[in-house]
Amino acid sequence: MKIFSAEQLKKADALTIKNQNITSEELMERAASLTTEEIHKRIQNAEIDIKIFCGVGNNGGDGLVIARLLIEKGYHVKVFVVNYTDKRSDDFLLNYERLKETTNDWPEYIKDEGDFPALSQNDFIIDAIFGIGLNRPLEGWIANLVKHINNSKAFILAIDMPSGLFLDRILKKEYQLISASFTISFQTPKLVFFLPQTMDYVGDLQVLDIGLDREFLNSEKTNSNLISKHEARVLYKPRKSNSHKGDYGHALIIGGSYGKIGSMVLTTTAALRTGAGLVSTFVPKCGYTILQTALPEAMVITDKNEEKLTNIDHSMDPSVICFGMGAGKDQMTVQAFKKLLQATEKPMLIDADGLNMISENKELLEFLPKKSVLTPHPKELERLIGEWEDDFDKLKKVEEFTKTYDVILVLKGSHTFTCAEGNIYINNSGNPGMATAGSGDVLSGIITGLISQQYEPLAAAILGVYLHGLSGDIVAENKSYQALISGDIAENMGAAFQSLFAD
Ligand SMILES: NC(=O)C1=CN([C@@H]2O[C@H](COP(=O)(O)OP(=O)(O)OC[C@H]3O[C@@H](n4cnc5c(N)ncnc54)[C@H](OP(=O)(O)O)[C@@H]3O)[C@@H](O)[C@H]2O)[C@H](O)CC1
Ligand SMILES: [K+]
Repeated sequence: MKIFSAEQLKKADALTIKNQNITSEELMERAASLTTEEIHKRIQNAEIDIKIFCGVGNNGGDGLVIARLLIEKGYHVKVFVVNYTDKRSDDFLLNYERLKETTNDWPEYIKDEGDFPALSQNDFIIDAIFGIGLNRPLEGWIANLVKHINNSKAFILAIDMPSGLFLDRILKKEYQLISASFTISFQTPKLVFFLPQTMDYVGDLQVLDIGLDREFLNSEKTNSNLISKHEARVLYKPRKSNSHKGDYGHALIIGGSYGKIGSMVLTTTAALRTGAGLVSTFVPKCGYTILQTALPEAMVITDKNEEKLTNIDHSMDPSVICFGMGAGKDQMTVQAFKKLLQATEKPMLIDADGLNMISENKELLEFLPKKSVLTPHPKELERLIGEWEDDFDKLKKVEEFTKTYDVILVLKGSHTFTCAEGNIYINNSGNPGMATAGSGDVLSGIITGLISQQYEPLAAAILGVYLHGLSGDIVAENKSYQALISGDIAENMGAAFQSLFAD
């Protein structure tokens, strides 16, 4: 799903009104009634106090329509107008009049701290103060009102987005913004909903299709995309019935050191479970028996050294090479890695200690094969690209890096971002149970397994990240977040492939 900027959404809004021959007020009514239906579905006529805070722009207008429709359904609703200016949008004014025709309990005005209503933990609060029109940080009594709402500990539903959140920048900590429990957003999600610094303010997210102009949505270019099942499915390549293992490539997985051979077992299992035709694993000698015992399907090649990689001597022509998991950073291993990079032209996948070796020996960067996939977690990324001011600055630096070295960066996190060629693909599968030892090793194996089957590296990264999360979701459903271990993710790849096409 495309992720649009505020400007693009406003354009979509205007085009919809023109092309569908409707008024802006009708579009607001549509968005707000769909939202009301979602609220009604969830709260089922509950006898709770619903307190709606409405700004005086169109986000506030949405709030007024939701208030009217909820009152018509018999809910207890109290509306507060957050009077941050004397200007009002037309649709706010119109819906203000309509609300007054629906109820005798007229909205209360908030103009300063003295007007703040008492709030209870049991209230259901709807935040319709600011939406995509926010253009400066919240200050003075408005900021204090937001603090007051957050402090209530009530359930907070944000309309379109939490008030105070910007779409294109991140504010310093001292500025206030609504910390929502749930956000219902119109038409497309917003990039900030997925950034580590801002995602916690959004709570659970639902995106409502409010029927904005299809043609515009389809043709308008964006560089951020959310990858859910629909987008992942499109990348999948079915297997031909008339095929043999040679069609699915030969993956070479290199890494491991004394005490860290487990990582090689995980990566190798994942590559096999993802469908690589053949997998050879290159490890220090101490890994030989472990791998041969754990995975009879894999072939094993060993270094001359017992405990670490010192010379990656293989006589294969692999379809893809995956390097780094559990490898350590011994100087001999760095030299072996350098020789490997110099001798390899096909895209590689580099993870873990492979990335750390590059960070500590930046001259290795120039040998990186084009379109290689690098899979850093936040600390590894920082070592690679340097510190960043905030998440937007990080994305800018990531873009520069991917363009300079023509590589694909997979930024692992609760929403993993795959970045290449100026585009960002935000993953929407996975769960907190996957924050566990070895989860990254499995991801490396999955992406390697896909590249081995001739997926383009970028497609392999996007689909691999999605399948990794999907498999983790399937495991968590049966085992809980806590009990999920990385081997489960690899073992459940079969269920993940099946689920990709199950509705
Ligand atoms: N296409 C859609 O998705 C639809 C969106 N709808 C809803 O409309 C809002 C956007 O409404 P808009 O009126 O453009 O903007 P806001 O309601 O967010 O803000 C209103 C004005 O508030 C002023 N402002 C901005 N920041 C501050 C601040 N920090 N303090 C005080 N005032 C502020 C600003 O006006 P100024 O003239 O003062 O600059 C804003 O214009 C969208 O989010 C949806 O909820 C439609 O209902 C349906 C279609
Ligand atoms: K809002």
